[in-house]
Amino acid sequence: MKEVRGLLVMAYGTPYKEEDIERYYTHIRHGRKPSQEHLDDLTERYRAIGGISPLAKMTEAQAHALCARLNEVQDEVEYKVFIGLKHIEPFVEDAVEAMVKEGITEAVSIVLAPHFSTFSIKSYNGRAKEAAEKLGGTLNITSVEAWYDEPKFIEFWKDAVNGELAKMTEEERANACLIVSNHSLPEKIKLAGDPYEEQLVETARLIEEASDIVNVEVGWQSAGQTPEPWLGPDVQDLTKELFEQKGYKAFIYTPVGFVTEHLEVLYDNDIECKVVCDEIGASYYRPTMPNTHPLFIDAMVDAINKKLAE
Ligand SMILES: CC1=C(CCC(=O)O)c2cc3nc(cc4[nH]c(cc5[nH]c(cc1n2)c(C)c5CCC(=O)O)c(CCC(=O)O)c4C)C(CCC(=O)O)=C3C
Ligand SMILES: [Fe+2]
Repeated sequence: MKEVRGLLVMAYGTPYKEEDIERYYTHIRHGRKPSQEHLDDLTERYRAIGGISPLAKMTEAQAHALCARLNEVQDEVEYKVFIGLKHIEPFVEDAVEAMVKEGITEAVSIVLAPHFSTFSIKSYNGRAKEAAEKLGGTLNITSVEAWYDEPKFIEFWKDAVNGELAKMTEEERANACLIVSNHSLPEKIKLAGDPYEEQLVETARLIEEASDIVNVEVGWQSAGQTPEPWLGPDVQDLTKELFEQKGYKAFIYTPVGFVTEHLEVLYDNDIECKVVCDEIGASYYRPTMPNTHPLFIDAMVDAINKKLAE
């Protein structure tokens, strides 16, 4: 019998139904309940994208596609998938507990977010390892740290960008700008040498090099509403500024720090950035997110295999 290796796929998590929003938001806020105003605002945003987010279903689809592919490309071990979420059940800790209960002693973990930050990937992997230790240390977890430069990930986005260029009129194509973005984080992460910003810049550079787009900019989106400074420029401000300075007629948005059409993409890009484009009279383009695209799944397979070969 083949050895069973755990595949721990971690992601942010999303409310499963409207009643879950409050406890989910409270978890994001480290246990502090949001004000009614903030809760209403978030509820309205979920309603604006159709009530709930497609994220829960897509995280499952991605995890299962990744596991199936890992089992297809090798036959030394049998991967078994476990989903662990950051802010709602099944939590990261629940997934680790399930693996330990099944007697699994070796697991590999990957976060469904390509760029490393102490706020994101490090915290997911830290929670997983801590949970494994608390449960007796019988489970060893090897963690993929970042995969923003995986060749197949870049190839996915290259095809996506070229696909949008192909939809444009001649005039748009000659005056098009690509905005490559990720979720903003407090600027203070940079003090501790966090590579998050550099990794996004590098993703943008690789897409620029591979694709046919000429004008490429880096932006940040979905920043929190706190007084401290967050990484910028914000994608909406950047769009206006670029329009004023360069007169672009079309903008392509690739929120490459995300992997699914979820709240930040469907609201912050497809509604908020689209409004800005409509105001200035430029065309809005946003390619389909990676979801379960084979190139994207294979990019994660490659990242896992490289990590295991280290
Ligand atoms: C780095 C990062 C990623 C990418 C990496 C990763 O994926 O891990 C990410 C993804 C996501 N963030 C998500 C949702 C939310 N994040 C929030 C708030 C925050 N995110 C933060 C960071 C990140 N977030 C931070 C520093 C805050 C402020 C917290 C505070 O207050 O201290 C809030 C609160 C309200 C608001 O601010 O909008 C919500 C609802 C969803 C699910 C969407 C859906 O349901 O479709 C996803 C994929
Ligand atoms: Fe978030």
